[in-house]
Amino acid sequence: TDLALRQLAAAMGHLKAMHEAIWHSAFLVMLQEPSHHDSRKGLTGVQKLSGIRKMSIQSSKADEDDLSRPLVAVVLEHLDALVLALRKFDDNMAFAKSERYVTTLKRPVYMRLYLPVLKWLNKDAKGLPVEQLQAVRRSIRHASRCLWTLSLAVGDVPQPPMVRRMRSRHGAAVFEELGLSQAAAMQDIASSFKLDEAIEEYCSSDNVLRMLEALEVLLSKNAQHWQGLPLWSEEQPANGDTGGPNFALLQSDASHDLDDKQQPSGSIAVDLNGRYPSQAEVRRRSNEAAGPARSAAADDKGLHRPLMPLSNYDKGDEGFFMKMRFNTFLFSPADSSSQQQRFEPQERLCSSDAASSSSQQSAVAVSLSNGAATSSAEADVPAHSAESSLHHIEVPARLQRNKSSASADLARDLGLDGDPYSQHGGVFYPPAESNRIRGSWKQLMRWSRILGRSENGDSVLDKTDKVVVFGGGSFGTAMAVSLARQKKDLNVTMLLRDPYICKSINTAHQNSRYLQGYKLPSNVVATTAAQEAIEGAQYALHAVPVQHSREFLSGIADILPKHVPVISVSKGLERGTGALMSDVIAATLGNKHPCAFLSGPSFAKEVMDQRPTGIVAASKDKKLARVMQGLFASPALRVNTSTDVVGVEICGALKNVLAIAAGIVEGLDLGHNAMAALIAQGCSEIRWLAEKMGAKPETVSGLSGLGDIMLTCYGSLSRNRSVGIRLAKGDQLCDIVGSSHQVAEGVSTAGVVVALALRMHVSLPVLTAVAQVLDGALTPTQAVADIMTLPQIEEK
Ligand SMILES: NC(=O)C1=CN([C@@H]2O[C@H](COP(=O)(O)OP(=O)(O)OC[C@H]3O[C@@H](n4cnc5c(N)ncnc54)[C@H](O)[C@@H]3O)[C@@H](O)[C@H]2O)C=CC1
Ligand SMILES: O=C(CO)COP(=O)(O)O
Repeated sequence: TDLALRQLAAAMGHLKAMHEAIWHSAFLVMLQEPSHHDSRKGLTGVQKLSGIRKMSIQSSKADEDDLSRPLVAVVLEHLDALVLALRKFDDNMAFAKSERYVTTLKRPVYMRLYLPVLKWLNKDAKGLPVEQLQAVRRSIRHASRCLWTLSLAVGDVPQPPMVRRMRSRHGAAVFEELGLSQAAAMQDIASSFKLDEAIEEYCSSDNVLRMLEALEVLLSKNAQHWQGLPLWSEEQPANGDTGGPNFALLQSDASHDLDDKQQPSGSIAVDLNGRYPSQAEVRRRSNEAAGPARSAAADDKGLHRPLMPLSNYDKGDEGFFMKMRFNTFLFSPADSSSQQQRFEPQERLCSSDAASSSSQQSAVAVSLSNGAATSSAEADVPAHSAESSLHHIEVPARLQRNKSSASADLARDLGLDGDPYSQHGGVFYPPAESNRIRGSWKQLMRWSRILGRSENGDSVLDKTDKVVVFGGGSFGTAMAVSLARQKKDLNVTMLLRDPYICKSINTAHQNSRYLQGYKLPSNVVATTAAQEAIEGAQYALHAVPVQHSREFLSGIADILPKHVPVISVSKGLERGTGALMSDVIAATLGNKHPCAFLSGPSFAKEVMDQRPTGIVAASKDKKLARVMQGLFASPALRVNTSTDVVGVEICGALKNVLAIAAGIVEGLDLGHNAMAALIAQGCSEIRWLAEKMGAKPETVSGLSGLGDIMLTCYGSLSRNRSVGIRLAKGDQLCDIVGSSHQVAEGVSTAGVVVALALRMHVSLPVLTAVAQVLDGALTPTQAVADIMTLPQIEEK
C-alpha cells in the first residue's frame, strides 16, 4: 500500500503537469491544422467563443499550405481575450454543442489553463518554427495518452503494467519536447496546490484505500489480463481502420481528433449500473436512438462496428470495462447523432440534480473525449429518456459522500471531480456489483464470528497443560513450536533418541539437526526418557517416519495412557504390510486408542515461519477432530476437520510418490505441459485407489489431496520431489537416500502402492512407474517414454 500511495502521489503530480502541457499544446494544435479546411472552421469556433469578430487570418499565398504562423500570430494577439473566453467556455457546456473545436477543447484534458503555460506560450511560442510546432503536436499525442494513463492511475482504475512504461517514456518526452523542466514544473505545481497535504488527505479516505487495494490486487493478480490487451497501442490505426479488435481508438482518440481523422468506429456501451449490454443490444439501441435514417446511413458506412468483440469480454472480463471508467461510451466520431444523444441527457441531469451534476458533466466530457464532431445541425436531436439513451447513468448519493474539501479541491484541480468512479473512491466494479461483493463479504465475516464464538479453541487450550511430541525431526519440531506458540505455559515435550539434540533444545533452544537457525520457544523442551516425556501429557503428537512407527509405538504402548489421543502427522504406507498409520496405531496401541491425523500442504519450514497454512484434522471421532482444531488452529494455521481418515491418509501417502514423479519431470526438463498432465493423472490414480479403499472422492480435492499434491509436486522444499529430480539427473537411489538425514516417505511407499493397487484391482500407471524407477528397473527417461505409449483412455 505504501508503494501504491507513492505511485499515486507521483501520478497526481504528473497529471497536474500533464494538464498544463496538454492545455498549452491544445492552443498550438488549434493553430496548426496546416492546409486543412478545419483550420478555418476552428478559427470560426475560436471567434465565436471569444467574441472577437475582428480576428482574421492574414495569410499570404505562401501561407496557403501552412496556416500555423498566421494563426499563431492571431492567437497571440488576442491571447488575453481568448483565455477569458476559454475559461468562460469551460463553465459553459452550451458552447460545446455547436462547434467541433469547441467540443475538442471541452475535453477534460483541456479544462484548465495554467499560468506557467501561458508564460511559456508568451515567451517561447512567438515565431515558433513549424517543425517545433509539429513537435508539440506530436507531444500532444504522447501527452493525451499520458493523461489518459495517469487519469487511470489517479482515479479508481488500476494500472495496467504498460501504464508505467507509458508514463515514464511519454511523460518525459512531453516535457522534453516542450522544453519544460519536469522537476521544476512538478515542484511548482506541488507547492501551488499543496499537493502533499491534499494527497495525504485524499489518500486517507476510505475510498482511496479501496482503490489502492483494487489496484494492488489487479497489479499482482491480473497482470497478465492487462498484458494480453493491446490497450496502449503505440501506433495509430491507419486512416479508416477501426483499430481492429483492440482499444487503440480508446486511448488514441484524442490524437485522432486532433489530427482530424474522423475514424469510423463502433460503439462500446457500458451501463454504469453494472449491465454489460450485448453487442447486438448496443447496436440496436444506438440505431434506435439515432433514428432509422441515420441508422441505415451509419450501417452503410460501417459504423457501429465494435472496436472489440464484446463477446470476448463476457464474465471474466466484465470488470475490465468498469476499470476503464471513462469508457461509458466509445462511439463513432462520425456518428455525431449518438454523441449528441449522450450529451443531451447529461445536460438535463446537470440542471436537475445539482449533487450529481459535476459527475454527469465530466462523464459527458470524457465521453466526448472519446468521440469528436457534433454539428449544430444535429444539436436539436430530441432529448431522450434513459430508456432510449445508450447509457443510463445513475450516480448514487453515496458517491458524493466522504469528500473532504481538500480532496474535492484536488480532484477538481485534476479535472476528476466530475467522474462518478473517482468519487466512489477507486472501486472498479459498478456500484451494484460492488455492493453485492461487500454484502457477501460481510455475511462471510458474520458467519465466521458466529461460528468463532461457538468454537472450542480457547477452551481446549485452556484445559491443556502438556503435549508430548514423538520424533524431533523437521515436522515434529515445527509442530511442537506451533503448539508452544499457542500458549506460553503449555509444556511441549519432545521425545527424542539423540541426547545431543535434547541438550541443544533445552539449553540453546535450537534443534541442532533439523530446522537449524530457528529459535524455539522456551516452553519446548526435550528428553530421551519416554516415561518422563509422556507423564502428564494430554495429547501425543506422532512425527516418527512411517517405517519406524510400529517399532516406536510398540515401545511406548505400555506407558502411554489409553485416554491420550495420538495425533499422527506421518504420511506413508508401511512396507511389508501396506498398513496406514491408523492401522499401525490400532495394531500397537489397541483398536480403541483415540487417534487423529493431521495432513495437508504444510512444509515444516513454512510452519516455523508462521506462513499461512491450511491442514485437515481427520478422525473417525468428530469430537476429537474438533478438539484438534481447537488445539492447533491459530492465525497462521487453519485446521479443517474430516471424518474420512482413509481418504486423508491415502492422499498424504500417495502424494509423496507422485511428488517423486513430479521431480523426475522437473529434472528431465519436460516442461509445464508434462507436469500438469502428470499431476492430473496422478490425482486420478490417487482417487481411483482411495475410492476403492472406501475414501470419499471429495477428500482428494481437499487440502490433504489436491492441496498437498500441489505443494509437493511444485514446491522446491519437498524432499520427495528432490529425490525425483536427482533420479532424473542420473543419481543412484542409495546415494540420494544416503545423502539426506531427512525422510522421503515416497521412496518406501511407492513399492507398497503397487501391491495395494493389485489387491484393489486398480491400475495406477504413473505411481507404478515411479516404483519401477526407484527399483532400478527403468530409467526415468524410459519410464516417461513408456507412459506416453500407454493406450489413450477415456477420462473417468
Ligand atoms: N517435513 C515436513 O515438512 C512434513 C513431514 N511430514 C511427515 O512427518 C513425518 C516425519 O517427517 P520429518 O519430521 O520431516 O522427518 P525427519 O526426517 O526430518 O525426522 C524424522 C525424525 O524421526 C526420528 N526417528 C526416526 N526413526 C525413529 C525411530 N525408530 N524411533 C524414534 N524416532 C525415530 C528421527 O530421529 C527424526 O527426529 C513423515 O512421515 C513426513 O512425511 C508431514 C508434513 C510435513
Ligand atoms: O508432506 C509434506 C508437506 O505437506 C512434506 O513433503 P516432503 O516430505 O516431500 O518434503
